[in-house]
Amino acid sequence: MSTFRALKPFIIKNKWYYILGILWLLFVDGLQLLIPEVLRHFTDRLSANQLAIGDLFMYSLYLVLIGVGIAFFRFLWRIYIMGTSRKLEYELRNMLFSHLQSLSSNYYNHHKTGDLMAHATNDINAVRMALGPGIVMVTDAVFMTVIAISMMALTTDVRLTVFALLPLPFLAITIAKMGKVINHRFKSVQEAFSFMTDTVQENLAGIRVVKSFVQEDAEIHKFQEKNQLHFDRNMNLVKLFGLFHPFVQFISSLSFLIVIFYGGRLVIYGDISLGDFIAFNTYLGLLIWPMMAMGWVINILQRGAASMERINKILNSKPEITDQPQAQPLEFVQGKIVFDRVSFKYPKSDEYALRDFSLTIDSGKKIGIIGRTGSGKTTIASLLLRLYDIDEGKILIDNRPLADITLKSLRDTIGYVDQDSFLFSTSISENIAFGKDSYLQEKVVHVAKIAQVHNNIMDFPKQYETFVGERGVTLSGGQKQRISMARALIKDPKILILDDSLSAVDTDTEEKILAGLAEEMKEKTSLVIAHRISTIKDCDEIIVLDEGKLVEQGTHDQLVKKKGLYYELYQKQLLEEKLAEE
Ligand SMILES: Nc1ncnc2c1ncn2[C@@H]1O[C@H](COP(=O)(O)OP(=O)(O)OP(=O)(O)O)[C@@H](O)[C@H]1O
Repeated sequence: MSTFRALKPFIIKNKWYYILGILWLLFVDGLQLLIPEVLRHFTDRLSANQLAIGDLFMYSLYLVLIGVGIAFFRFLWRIYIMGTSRKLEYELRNMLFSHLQSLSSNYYNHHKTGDLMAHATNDINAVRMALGPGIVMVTDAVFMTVIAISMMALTTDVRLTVFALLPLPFLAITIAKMGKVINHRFKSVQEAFSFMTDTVQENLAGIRVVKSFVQEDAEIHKFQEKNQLHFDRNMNLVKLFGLFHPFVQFISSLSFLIVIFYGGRLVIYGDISLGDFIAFNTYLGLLIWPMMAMGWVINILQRGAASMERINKILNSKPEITDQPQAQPLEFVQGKIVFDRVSFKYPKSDEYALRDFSLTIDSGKKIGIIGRTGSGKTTIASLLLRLYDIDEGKILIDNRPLADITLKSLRDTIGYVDQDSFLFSTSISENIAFGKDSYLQEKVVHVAKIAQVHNNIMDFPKQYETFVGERGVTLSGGQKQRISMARALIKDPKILILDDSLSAVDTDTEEKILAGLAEEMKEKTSLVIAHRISTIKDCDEIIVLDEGKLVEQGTHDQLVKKKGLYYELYQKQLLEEKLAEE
C-alpha cells in the first residue's frame, strides 16, 4: 500500500465520495441478493398451487422494483466512484506535470520524452483503474461472496453449500498465482509501449531530417520492430487471459454440476424444497461474478501498483538545482558578473567543459565570447543561469554567489537567447510575450523592431497573430532567431546573453540588429557568444576559449595584434568572405 502513499492526500480529501460510493454499491448488492429470495418464495408457492393470477403481477412488480432500485444505485455508485477516479487521474496528471516542470535540465539529458509521455498516459490510466473499478470489484466481490455463501448455508443446506463451494479454493489459488505472472507481463507491455512512444516522438520531432535523408523506409522498419514487440508482449497477456476465462467458467460449472447431482437428490428425497433449489442456484450464479472479479481485481491492483511505482520514481526524483536556504532575491541589480577560478564537468562526463576559468565583467559592459566548437562557450551561459551547479570556484553577480540568489530572481535578471531558438506552437505575439499576458502589444512590436524582425512579421498574412507551427517550423532559421531575441528583450533583463543568436542572419541584418541593440545594451551587461568575428568585434572586451580554458582576452584590435588563436580565426573568416565574394 505504501506504493500509493503519494495519493493519500487525494484519498483523504475525497473519502466521502469513496465511502458513499461504496455504500451505494452495497445497496446494489443487497438488492441483487433479494432476487433469489423472491424466486424461492415464488417457486415454493407455485409448486404448492398457492398462486393466483394476481400474485404473478405482484411477483413481477417486486422484480421490477428491485431492478429499478439496482439501476438507480448503480448510477449513483458509478458517479461517486468512477467520477472520483477520473478526478484522481486529473489531479495525478497535474501533479506529474508540475513535478516535471520543477526538475532540473540535467534530468532531461538522461530521460526520454516518449518514456515520460507513456507515464503520463498509460501509467496514470492504470492507477485510475486501480482506484476506481479496482475498489468497486474488491468491495463487490467480498460482500457478495460472504452474503451469498451465508444465505446458501442458512436458508438451504450447509452440506450442499460446502460441496458446491469445494472447487472454489482451486480457483483462488490459481488466480493468486496468475496475478504474479500478469503483473510481470503487464510491466513488460508498458515497457514496450514506452519504447514505441519514444520512437514515434523522436521520429516526428525529426521528420525533416528523416525526409531529407530519405530514411522513411528505415524508420518505418524501426517502428514496426517496436510495434511488433509491443504486440508480442500484449499477446502474451492476451493468452494468459484467454486461459483464465475458460478456467473460471470450467470451475464454476463444476459447482453447478455438484448442485444438480447432490441438490437434485435433496429435492427428490424432500430434504429441501424446489424453491430452495432454485434460490440456491441463483445464489451460485451471483457468486460467479465475484469469483471472476477476484482475478480482475488482482490484475487491476497489480497493474495499478506497478504503474504507481513507475510514477513514484519520477515524483521522488528531486530537482538537482533548488533554492538554498540562505537564498534571497536580487534587488537593484547592477549586473556585475565574476567567474572566479571556475572548473566544471557535466554530470557523468570525465572531461572538464571549463577549466580554471576567471573573468570579471563590469556592469553595463559588453563581452564577446569566441572559440572553436565545443570550447565551452554555451557552458558559461548555462552556469550563469544555474542550470548546473559548479564543482570548483565561484560565480558572483553583484558580488553575491549564485547560491545566495533565488533561482527565480536570477533567471528573471537574465535574458537568454539560446542556440536552438525554440518557439512554441502558438502566435508570434504570444511567443514574444511568452507566458505573460501583461505585455502591451506596443512593447511586443518595439522589441520585434529592435530584433529586426518587425518587417518580416508585417509581411505575414496575419502579422503578429501568425501561428508559427510546432517548434516554429513555418519560419526561417533567421526569423526564429530574431523572434527568440525579441522574447528575451521584452523582459528588459539587466543581463543579456546572446548564444550564437545571429548565426542564421546575413551580415547586413546582423549589423542592423547590433545597431538596434546598441541602445538597449547600454544599460545592460551583455555576453555575446559567436562564431563570426563580425558579431563581436565591437564588444568592450573579447575572450577566446579553447578546450574550456580562457586563452586570450582583449579588444578586437589588441587580439588581432597578438596574432594568436583570435587572429587565426579572423584570418580564416576574412579568407572565407573573400572566397564567397569571388
Ligand atoms: N549536457 C552535457 N553533458 C555532457 N557534456 C556536455 C553537455 N553539454 C555540453 N557538453 C560538452 O561540454 C563541452 C563544451 O560544450 P559547449 O556547449 O559549452 O561548447 P560551445 O563552445 O558552446 O560549442 P558550440 O560552439 O558548438 O556551441 C563540449 O565538449 C560538449 O561536448
